[in-house]
Amino acid sequence: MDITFKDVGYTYQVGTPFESRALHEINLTLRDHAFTAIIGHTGSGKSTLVQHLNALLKPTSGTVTIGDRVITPETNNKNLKPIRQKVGMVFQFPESQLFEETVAKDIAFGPMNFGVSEEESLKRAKEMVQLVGLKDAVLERSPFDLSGGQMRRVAIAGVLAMKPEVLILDEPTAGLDPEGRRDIMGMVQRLHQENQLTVILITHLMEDVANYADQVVVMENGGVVKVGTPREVFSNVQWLRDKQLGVPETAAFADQLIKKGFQFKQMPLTETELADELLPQLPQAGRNDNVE
Ligand SMILES: Nc1ncnc2c1ncn2[C@@H]1O[C@H](COP(=O)(O)OP(=O)(O)OP(=O)(O)O)[C@@H](O)[C@H]1O
Repeated sequence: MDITFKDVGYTYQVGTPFESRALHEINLTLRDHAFTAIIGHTGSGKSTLVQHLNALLKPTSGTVTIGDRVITPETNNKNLKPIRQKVGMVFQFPESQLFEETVAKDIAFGPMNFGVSEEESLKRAKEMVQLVGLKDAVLERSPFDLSGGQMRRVAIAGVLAMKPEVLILDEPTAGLDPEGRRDIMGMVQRLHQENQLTVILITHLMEDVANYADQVVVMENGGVVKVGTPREVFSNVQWLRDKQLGVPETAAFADQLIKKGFQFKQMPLTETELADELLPQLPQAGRNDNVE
């Protein structure tokens, strides 16, 4: 299902001395089945934006259309449960919200809260543990005896157990080591490719954007300043530097080569793309012609 923002604004604590405008004039469509990355500096409005995707926040102006539901400032808070089920949200450090005595009960909690039977919820817990790459044996363990990376997977499994169509992840690899980061992102990619989940990822890791996303939304001061494919967004390295947004390593290297006279048909985003375009431009090195 598509999610569309039309002229959306959001102001916290309207009418109080603490009023603060977090979003303005957002016009944006997050496409069904896409993998969208949202990037931008701290305080640019990323978390506020994604909380509109499952109506945790309602716009203070404009409309957000989630599938066939239109959310306006006047929308009643009742009957939002179906949206919360369809759009799953993994907050930052989701493991801090684990609380049950076993992993199975923790994962089953969400679906049971949404009216799914205990038996079916526990069955889902078993499926979801496998889906996030953990062994069945963890089901009866306390979530608090697991490693940080495992706890995070359990927390994500708890959201997946609601069988959402859209999965929102706010910095899902924060605080993990490189291997843990790769594991989690590999899992997210599988959920997107094999389980057809629409994924919306908030991240400051440009390598992850380059490797996994097919749409990038760049936010600044509560507005959307650019939307495009990773290649479109990362092709303008100078713009990224001016905005202090970080540049994927491969694009940064290619940019140096372009300044030295090398030419690329398109901005390489992976090492393979870089090698494929670079090697024919080198006189001898890298050619395997002389290798027996
Ligand atoms: N509960 C709140 N009350 C008042 N202002 C808030 C609240 N939450 C966020 N803000 C303000 O709204 C703006 C956008 O914040 P938001 O958390 O959406 O940004 P962000 O891009 O997600 O930042 P980060 O990368 O640090 O998570 C900021 O100016 C922030 O101070």
